[in-house]
Amino acid sequence: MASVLRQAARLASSRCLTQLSAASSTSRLGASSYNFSPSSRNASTSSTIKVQLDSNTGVAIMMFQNPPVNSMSLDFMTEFVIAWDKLELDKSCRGIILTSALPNVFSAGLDIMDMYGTTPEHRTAFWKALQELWLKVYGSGKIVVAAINGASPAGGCLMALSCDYRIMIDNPKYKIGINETKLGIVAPFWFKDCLENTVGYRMSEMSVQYGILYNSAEALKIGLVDQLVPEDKLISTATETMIKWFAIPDYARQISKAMVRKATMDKMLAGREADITNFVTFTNKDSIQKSLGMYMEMLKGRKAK
Ligand SMILES: CC/C=C\C/C=C\C/C=C\C=C\CC(=O)SCCNC(=O)CCNC(=O)[C@H](O)C(C)(C)COP(=O)(O)OP(=O)(O)OC[C@H]1O[C@@H](n2cnc3c(N)ncnc32)[C@H](O)[C@@H]1OP(=O)(O)O
Repeated sequence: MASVLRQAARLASSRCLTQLSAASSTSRLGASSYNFSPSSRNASTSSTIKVQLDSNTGVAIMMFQNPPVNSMSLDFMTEFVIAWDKLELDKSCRGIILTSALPNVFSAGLDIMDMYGTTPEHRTAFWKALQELWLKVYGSGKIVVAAINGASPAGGCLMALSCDYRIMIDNPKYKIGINETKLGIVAPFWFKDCLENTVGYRMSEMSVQYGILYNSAEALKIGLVDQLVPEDKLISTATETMIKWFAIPDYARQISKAMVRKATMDKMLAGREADITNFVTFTNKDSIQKSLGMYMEMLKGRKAK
């Protein structure tokens, strides 16, 4: 145990949990002192990411607004990371809620147009940006809650899986899961690891092969999400949940989080270059380009019907 703690402390001082010692303080706010008055809100906005930070409560809400479906394009992920870094450096921010500013979709996952018909150089930058985003969210010392207000396939599901807690709108039309095989592509190992860490080995074995998208009730049943709420209660529940987490002393919680996530983080950090090469080589294949093209056609054709 002592060596685990030493390791966790080393991790804490590494780039993965950059906020650990700096931002840590014991719980400054209990639920009773929660005040969400508009005057206490800071707003910062890029074209695709909207951030509202309530410095009284320490809760930031990061909203995706990349119409039509919040696909994770290179530009979107770059703006995400810039906004994320600002919050990480802000000591008044203790927790971040991720949600969508668009109706019916949390995120459609990776932007297929960034993978289809693009150069290897472009796809290298694209994949690096995705790795960077994931390392920041998964490795954050802050509390991160996903408020899932719509469809959340593939990369959208990964984003939710990287959070500490997932709350989804109780609506069977919203689906979440790692559906890559349905597109004729393969989810990378770290997507699979995040799923497995959350729903267990057998469920992920079935899930990644079939490319299953679960509706909200099914997602709750297998533990892919933690809670379902009516649409009008999503943000208030996410905020209240966050305030409850704030009651745990930051330092102890952050070290514990680092211990639990260390193996998954380390695997990615050690395999980062190989993962980029795999992605670029894989998406260079004619057969994969063909699958991606057919999938885009299918999406567009579906709309035309
Ligand atoms: C050996 C292995 C080694 C390494 C690993 C290698 C490779 C791994 C590679 C990739 C991993 C990828 C992970 C991903 O995230 S892939 C993306 C998966 N996403 C999906 O399957 C979602 C597709 N979209 C939908 O299902 C729906 O759009 C919806 C449910 C999200 C929303 O439905 P709506 O009815 O509201 O909207 P639509 O009419 O369907 O769409 C509107 C508009 O948006 C376009 N679009 C949708 N999704 C995407 C997307 N992901 N990327 C780009 N564009 C998208 C859609 O075509 C419509 O466009 P038009 O308005 O018609 O122009």
